[in-house]
Amino acid sequence: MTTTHILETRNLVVEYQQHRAIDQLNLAVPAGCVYALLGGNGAGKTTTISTFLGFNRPSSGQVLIGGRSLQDQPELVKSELAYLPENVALYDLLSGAENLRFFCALAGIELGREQTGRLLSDSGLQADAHDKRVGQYSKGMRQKVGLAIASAKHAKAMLLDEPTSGLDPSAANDFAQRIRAAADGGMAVLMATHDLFNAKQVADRIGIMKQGRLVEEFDAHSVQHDELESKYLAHARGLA
Ligand SMILES: Nc1ncnc2c1ncn2[C@@H]1O[C@H](COP(=O)(O)OP(=O)(O)OP(=O)(O)O)[C@@H](O)[C@H]1O
Repeated sequence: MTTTHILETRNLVVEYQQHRAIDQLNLAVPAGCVYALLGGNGAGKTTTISTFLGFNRPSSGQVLIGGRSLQDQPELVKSELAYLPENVALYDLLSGAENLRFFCALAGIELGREQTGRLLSDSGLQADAHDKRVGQYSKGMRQKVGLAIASAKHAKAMLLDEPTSGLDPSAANDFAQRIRAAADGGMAVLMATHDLFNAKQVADRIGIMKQGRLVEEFDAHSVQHDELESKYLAHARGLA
């Protein structure tokens, strides 16, 4: 039986002017999998994510969403993907509930009051915060509204860039559990991160990028944390 990957790149090359940011990248994330993309500054993680989102045009190679070519069907980004950047962009003067309804309406989804509350609660946002202005929210609370938007969209895949940066350990742990639950519900998750602990905690697969290439890939459950750190540092120091 062949697995249909929800997110896939085949021999992907992305260049900024003369600079090759992604170099022959082959990456595949099936449904139900959390894939953590590690790598030092400038390795190409954000470029990978922004190419899935259609912000960069591949110089060569392919980007596939659910087995379909993004180059041929750019509308797949809107219908199939959810994106959570490091800082989720919300309207500070609107409440969490209003933001959720607003962003869903933009995606053509009308939410009732009850459904809005349920989505926010299921994403971990405490009930007494639903109607408070987002300007008063912590970073972790904003992430939860972002998760609720992704969940309401029934996105097949979620792309995350540095999702736990700046979260305290408890909020990061809580967030990791939400991501795990989304994947267990069938989503494919691609997460660029510098947080090795979080990657080990939540991911099924881990890939290490360097200079636009995937230099190592392994099953997250088969490595111990210190082993992961050694592998990461070996690549960072050019010893691997
Ligand atoms: N808009 C751009 N124009 C030109 N070069 C860029 C642009 N964005 C990224 N780059 C270059 O492409 C390479 C990959 O950058 P990218 O931001 O994808 O790396 P990253 O792994 O996400 O790094 P970080 O961990 O620092 O966020 C780097 O050499 C970077 O300088």
